[in-house]
Amino acid sequence: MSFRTIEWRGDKVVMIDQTKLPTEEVYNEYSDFQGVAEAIRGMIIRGAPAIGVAAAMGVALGARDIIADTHESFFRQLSNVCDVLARTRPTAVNLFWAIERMKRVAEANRDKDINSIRAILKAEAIAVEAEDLQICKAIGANGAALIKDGATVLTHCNAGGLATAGYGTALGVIRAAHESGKKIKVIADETRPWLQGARLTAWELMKDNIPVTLISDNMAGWLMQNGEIDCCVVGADRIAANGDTANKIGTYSVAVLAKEHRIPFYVAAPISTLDLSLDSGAKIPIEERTITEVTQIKGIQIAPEGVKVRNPAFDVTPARYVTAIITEKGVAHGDYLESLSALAKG
Ligand SMILES: CSC[C@H]1O[C@H](OP(=O)(O)O)[C@H](O)[C@@H]1O
Repeated sequence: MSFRTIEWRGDKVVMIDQTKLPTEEVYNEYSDFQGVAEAIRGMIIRGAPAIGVAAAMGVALGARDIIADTHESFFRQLSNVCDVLARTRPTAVNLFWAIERMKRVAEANRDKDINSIRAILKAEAIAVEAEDLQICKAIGANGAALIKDGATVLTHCNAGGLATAGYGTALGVIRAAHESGKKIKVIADETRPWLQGARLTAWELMKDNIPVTLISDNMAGWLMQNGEIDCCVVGADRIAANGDTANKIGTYSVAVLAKEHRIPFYVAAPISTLDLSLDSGAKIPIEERTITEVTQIKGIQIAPEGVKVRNPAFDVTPARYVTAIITEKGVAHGDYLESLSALAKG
C-alpha cells in the first residue's frame, strides 16, 4: 500500500482526504476530537472499519485535551467526547464498537491517575489501527480461496485500504487472490452518488497494478447477463445476526442481479461489523445524506434546482442473497444465525 488511510503522528491524527481523490493525494492533520468528528461526518475518512479507527483516535485526542482535576470530571467530559463522535454517522456499527472499546479501556483503568489513562487510551487507539490491518489480511486470506484463477470479480463502492486501516476487506480478498498469483480482473461499479468506486477503488487497484475496469452502476446487470462476471465481493457496514447486510446503496441491486444470474455474492467484513443484537436487518439505521451529493458532481449542478431528492447512503441486502460472509475468523454460510455467532464466539 503506497498510502496511509489514518495514523497517529506525533501529537496529531493524520488522514488522507478522500474527498480530494483521485486527483489530489492530500493528508489532513487533526489536533482535536472535534476535527476528527467533522472528518467522519464529511467523509474525509469513510468506510466502516476506517471510521471505527478514526473514532478511537478521536476519543484518545479528546481524552488528551480534557482539563479535569477529578476522575469524576474527567470521565464526565470523556463521555461527552464519545457522544459527539457517536453522532457523526449512524449506520456503520464499527464506529460504535470502537467507541465502546475505548470506554471499556478507560473504565478498566479508572484506578490510575488521569495522565496514565490518557496514555493508555492513546495506545489503545493505535492498537485498534494496527489490529485492523491484520484483520483485513486475515479476511483477504480466507476470502482468496473462494476466488477462482482467471475470475472476473465485481465490487461495489470502496471496501479497500481507504475504507480500513489498509489492505481492505472486499479489496483485501481481491488483493490476496492477486498476490497468490491468480489472474483475476476487477469490475468496479462507480457507485453513485458519492462515487467511491470511480474515485477510490479504481485509484487503489491501479496503484497495485490489479486489472480494473470501471462501469456505471446501471451496467452491472448487462455484464452479468452476458456472462462477464464470475462473482461479486462487497464490504459491509453492519451485519445483523441472521446475515442481513447493510452496505453502500446499490449493493442490494447487485445482489438480486447476482442471484438471478446464479453468480456467487460474497460479503467481506470484520467481526466488529456484526451487530448480533439485531435479529434482522429491519432495524439497521440507514443514513440519509445531503441532496447535493445527488444533484451535484464536484459542485457542478446536474439536476434542476429545487428538485425533490432522496439520498439514502446504504441499503440492506437480505441474507438469502448472500452466498457467504468472509471474516477474519473464517467464512460463514448457510444458517447465518448459527454460523455468525459461532465465528463471533470463536
Ligand atoms: C470496508 S467497509 C466499507 C463500506 O463503507 C462504505 O460506506 P461509506 O463510503 O459511506 O463510508 C461502503 O458501504 C463500503 O462497503
